[in-house]
Amino acid sequence: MSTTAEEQAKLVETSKRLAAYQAVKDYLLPEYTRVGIGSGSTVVYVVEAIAALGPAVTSKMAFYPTGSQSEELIEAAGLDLQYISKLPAGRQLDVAFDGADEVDDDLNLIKGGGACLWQEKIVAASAKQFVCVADFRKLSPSLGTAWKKGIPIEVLPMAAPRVLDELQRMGSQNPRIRPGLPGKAGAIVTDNGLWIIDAPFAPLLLSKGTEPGDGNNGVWTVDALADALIKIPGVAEIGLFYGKNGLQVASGAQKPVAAYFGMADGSVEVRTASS
Ligand SMILES: O=C[C@H](O)[C@H](O)[C@H](O)COP(=O)(O)O
Repeated sequence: MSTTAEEQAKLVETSKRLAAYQAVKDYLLPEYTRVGIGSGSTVVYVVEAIAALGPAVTSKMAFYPTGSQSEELIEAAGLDLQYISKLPAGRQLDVAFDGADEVDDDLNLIKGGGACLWQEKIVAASAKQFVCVADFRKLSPSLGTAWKKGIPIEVLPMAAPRVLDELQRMGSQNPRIRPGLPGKAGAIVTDNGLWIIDAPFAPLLLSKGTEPGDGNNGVWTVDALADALIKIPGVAEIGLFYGKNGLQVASGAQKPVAAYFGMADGSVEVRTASS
């Protein structure tokens, strides 16, 4: 049976909400005091689920945003807004929730479709547990399969032409500076005053159990590509969240310990980091 665009959009929203409520139920423990809140349309339901717990649970918690959108979400929900810049050295967030544009079988992520990625990575890496929340469209065997717009890369504007050259040399097909939204002339400007380049690559190989793909034949493993991208002068941060997960390192993990997917049949699929 075919679904209309309107029905599909409704299904997607329902899936996001289901995943968000389940993730909050499983990972937001009442004794927690510091919680990271990511960006995007799925995180809206995370904040909704948290606020629904009521002040008896949330009043002892502080919430740390990943940009201007999540700042507004936290404030609008009447939750205590704090900043990661004020988190004392040596302290971590108990948990951070965030969305993703694509999630592969090793829980590597593409993020930044909404032009937020740098602050998101800092908040995720500051949390003891990073939990990803998404809908069924984001599940993918390898990055670049479902999300075709390219890997979002946050760049210093003056370096953008050189970065584009380098991306092409690395095999990216038609990397582009992301334009501003309708009504904004010129490039999109991030919360950090920088630009975004979207760099499409051929689907990325999982790093685990694979020969290192170094881009020589146009094919990269996630880790090799990420390590190469972050070294390009002018690149501030990349929208690949990769490397070790939160089970393997005490802090600094970019990959989630668990990813929640709202499915089209109304179930929630949970994928957890193995080790
Ligand atoms: O730049 C935006 C962030 O990385 C989002 O978390 C990501 O794009 C997923 O957003 P959404 O939940 O709207 O699909």
